[in-house]
Amino acid sequence: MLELRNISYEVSDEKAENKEILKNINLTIDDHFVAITGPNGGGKSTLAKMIAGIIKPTEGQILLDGEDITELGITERARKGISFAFQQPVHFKGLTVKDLITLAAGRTMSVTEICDILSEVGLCAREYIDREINASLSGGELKRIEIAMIFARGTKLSIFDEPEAGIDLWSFNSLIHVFEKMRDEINGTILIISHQEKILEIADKIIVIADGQIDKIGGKDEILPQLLYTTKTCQTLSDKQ
Ligand SMILES: Nc1ncnc2c1ncn2[C@@H]1O[C@H](COP(=O)(O)OP(=O)(O)OP(=O)(O)O)[C@@H](O)[C@H]1O
Repeated sequence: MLELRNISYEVSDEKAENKEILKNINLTIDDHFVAITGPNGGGKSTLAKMIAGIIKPTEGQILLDGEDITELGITERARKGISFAFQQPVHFKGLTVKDLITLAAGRTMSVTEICDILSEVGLCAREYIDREINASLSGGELKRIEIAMIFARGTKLSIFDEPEAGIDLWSFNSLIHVFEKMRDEINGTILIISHQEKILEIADKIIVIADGQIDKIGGKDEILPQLLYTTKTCQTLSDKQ
């Protein structure tokens, strides 16, 4: 269980004026599949980076299963079971898909195990296992490999920041099935930042962040209709102008 207590994050902008990006956030994340959504610039990615340990709060505490992890860096948090999916997996010359998944798992894995994981994310294992991670892989393939890494890691908390970004509609539709599978097969919590209705639809809990604060929080049956209503009303208003 992850707890955020009175979390605030302030930065100095280019005019050296203080800007509060997150404002006194109190949040408990204990559901299995949680989606964070909200308007652009609301503070979602900042919050995800803070949970992963990439940035530290200006005020407040972060607790994982009751332990204060506020001062821990990204590596220590990863050891405690928090994984963060970057937009693109790391590239090192010569590093293959097989190497990357083995590294993520942190143990020796048989070819069959690696193939099973690649199949889970919809990649034909034989074609990919020995491929080098480089620019010859498409955005959708890289994203699936990144998700396969998180599968292999099987951590307490897996964070994805807009996994749909840069993916075509076709690949996106099949990615949804990967996330559904992940929801069914991973034991820990999956935290996804997304603007996509299809991802929100499979969430147990939806958190709406706007202007650095929690605007709404609840089950999808309660929150999704409110979000769709707001979007439709805004669209109708702008159509009339
Ligand atoms: N280091 C920083 N210095 C100044 N401003 C920052 C910094 N980091 C984030 N911001 C600002 O904080 C706000 C929140 O950014 P964040 O990336 O968290 O939003 P978001 O909700 O993820 O947006 P999007 O939906 O567009 O991805 C934005 O206005 C952003 O420009």
